[in-house]
Amino acid sequence: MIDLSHVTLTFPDGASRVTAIDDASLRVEAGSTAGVTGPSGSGKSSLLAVASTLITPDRGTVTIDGVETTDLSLTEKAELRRTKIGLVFQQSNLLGSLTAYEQLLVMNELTTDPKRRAERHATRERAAELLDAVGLAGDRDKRPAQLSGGQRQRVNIARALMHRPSVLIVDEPTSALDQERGGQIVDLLLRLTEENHTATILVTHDQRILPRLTSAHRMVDGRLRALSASDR
Ligand SMILES: Nc1ncnc2c1ncn2[C@@H]1O[C@H](COP(=O)(O)OP(=O)(O)OP(=O)(O)O)[C@@H](O)[C@H]1O
Repeated sequence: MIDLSHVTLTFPDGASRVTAIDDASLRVEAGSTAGVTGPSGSGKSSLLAVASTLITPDRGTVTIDGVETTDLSLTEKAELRRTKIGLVFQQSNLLGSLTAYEQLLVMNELTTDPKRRAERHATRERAAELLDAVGLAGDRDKRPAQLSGGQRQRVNIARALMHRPSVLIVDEPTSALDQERGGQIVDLLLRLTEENHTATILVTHDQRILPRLTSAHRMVDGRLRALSASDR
């Protein structure tokens, strides 16, 4: 579960400040998906940055699984992100030299934490299971250049779920895809959200996606408003 309550975020803008998020509240339960749409510059990316604890808001709280995060130290926030938050960005940021399977393992292989190194076997099983769940079991040894845009996005999604996050933050997952492949990625995200009990926040410009989500919200000038079923 993630609960953003009365969040306000401003950035310096010359002598004054620009308000990127203006008193926004959003609660997403485990297993459900909240969509956020809105014009360019309305504050959607800022909202995702606050929800993922990468930016601390000026005011308001961000509670993840019952833990209020805005007062945590930088180290505590980094640990929270490592254990609780999965990120999927619009641009695939896969490493060119690694296979799909290796992309999922790399974080765990790099760690010096002995406990996590000891979990290698379980990590490999989890990676295989997730590649199967995203429909890439037969493509696990392919590198990004050998995969289509939709397949690369599937690897991104699988990688974001490796550490069993309770919150999944997804930024424009279908923007680089045609309508059919975009629809398949949305289907996949909805199914994985249910199966993995994540609280998923999805930013999208694609209005067609909104009716399929648990809730939909529109951001305008930093203000977030819930859309009724008839508004979607
Ligand atoms: N690091 C920053 N420094 C200063 N101003 C910023 C910064 N990040 C965002 N802003 C401003 O905050 C406002 C919201 O920007 P944000 O990127 O969150 O919007 P957005 O809805 O995600 O836009 P887009 O759909 O184009 O990605 C804009 O006025 C933007 O110029």
